[in-house]
Amino acid sequence: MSNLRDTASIEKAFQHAKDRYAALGVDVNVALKALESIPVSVHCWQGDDVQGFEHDSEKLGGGIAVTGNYIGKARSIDELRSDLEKAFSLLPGKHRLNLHAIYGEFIAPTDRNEIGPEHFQGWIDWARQQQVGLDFNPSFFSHENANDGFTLSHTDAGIRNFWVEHGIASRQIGEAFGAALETPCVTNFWVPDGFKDTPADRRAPRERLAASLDEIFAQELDPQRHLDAVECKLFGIGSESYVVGSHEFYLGYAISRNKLLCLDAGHFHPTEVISDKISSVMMYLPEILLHVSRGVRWDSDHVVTYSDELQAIAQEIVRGNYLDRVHVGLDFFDASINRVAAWVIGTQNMIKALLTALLEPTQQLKQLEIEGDYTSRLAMMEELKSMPFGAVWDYYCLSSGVPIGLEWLESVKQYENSVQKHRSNISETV
Ligand SMILES: C[C@H](O)[C@H](O)[C@@H](O)C(=O)CO
Ligand SMILES: [Mn+2]
Repeated sequence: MSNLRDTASIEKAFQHAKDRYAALGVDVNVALKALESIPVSVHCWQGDDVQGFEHDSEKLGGGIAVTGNYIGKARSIDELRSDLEKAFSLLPGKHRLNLHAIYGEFIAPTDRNEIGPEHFQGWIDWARQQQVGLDFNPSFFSHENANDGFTLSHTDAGIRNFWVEHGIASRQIGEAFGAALETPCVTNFWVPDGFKDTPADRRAPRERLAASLDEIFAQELDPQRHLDAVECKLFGIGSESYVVGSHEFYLGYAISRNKLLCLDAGHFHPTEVISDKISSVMMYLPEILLHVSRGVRWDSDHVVTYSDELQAIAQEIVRGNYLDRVHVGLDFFDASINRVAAWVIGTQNMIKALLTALLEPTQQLKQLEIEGDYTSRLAMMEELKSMPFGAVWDYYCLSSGVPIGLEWLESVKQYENSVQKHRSNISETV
């Protein structure tokens, strides 16, 4: 691996790639400039298997699951920050960190409805120092008030109110992030509410969920500081028959309340893809959030790979000219491999997919389509698959001062040996 960093040959290959793309009418430098300005919101929860750092933290609930027992899970916020710094140091570009409410710095036991910006001041300071923006999520799971599978749509007004207070507190934290870091924080609302078996009443829980959300969102917040998103889902473990916050529910909610819709790649029928939904929902919504994930047979949240669907998601964002209206976030958690490597692999793939999409002669493809020349459209799309994209990626890494090729893996292995291996925990995930 040591001869990978041969600057002269990387530059030579890049020059050749530039010429090849130029022949198709693509300016590689313009693509790289655009890529630099796209932040990917990296989710903190890959680092510790969605456990968080509450005093009495419960087992992971909400119908999501992490499997694997790889060594070195972060056991404290300091360890999580150290792991994140490692991951960010290996990635080209400036990105964001996405936090869940369970990742606050709670000196004393603090229930979810008692959290405030003060519990996240350390994260704000860290983000400022790292020059990353912050996004946020209330945590409506892994809590005794969520153990029967319902939160904001609960029949019990006391429980509903508890979670409404949590939602309001979360928005205040998100707003504090946006104000302090001068970049709007996207606060994403996902609730696990749903029934394992066929419900007798599908309507009432949805009415209760909408009413609770309306209470949470009653206060207008400055969009320069804060944006609300709502995340739909088809099913979870224990909510196989009915999820209150379905796609139709949240699409309607987001449109009628001017919220961002969050499309998670694992939250639909296995043959349904979010790439095909982007251009539809963008007709009715100013902005959306993506949770780029990879479901294997179910919403398994595998590490994002450079799959056809990942490329299609990136293409849709670029082809639709939505770069300033789509917030790209990641959502996966795998405890069977090194967790820092999981972040790097998944985030690199997202960035690579965006780069490939930016290197496409989109106008030409659209023109061929307008002319009805579908033969040339297909030929061109297939030709693009063997263009020297890797040379552009290597150059981007080189000019961003991050490892080239698999150099990053050596660096993670060293980190595992010198840091993660010495963490005594045996992960409690299955
Ligand atoms: C932990 C995340 O917020 C969670 O995964 C949510 O976004 C989701 O996708 C649930 O399936
Ligand atoms: Mn998600």
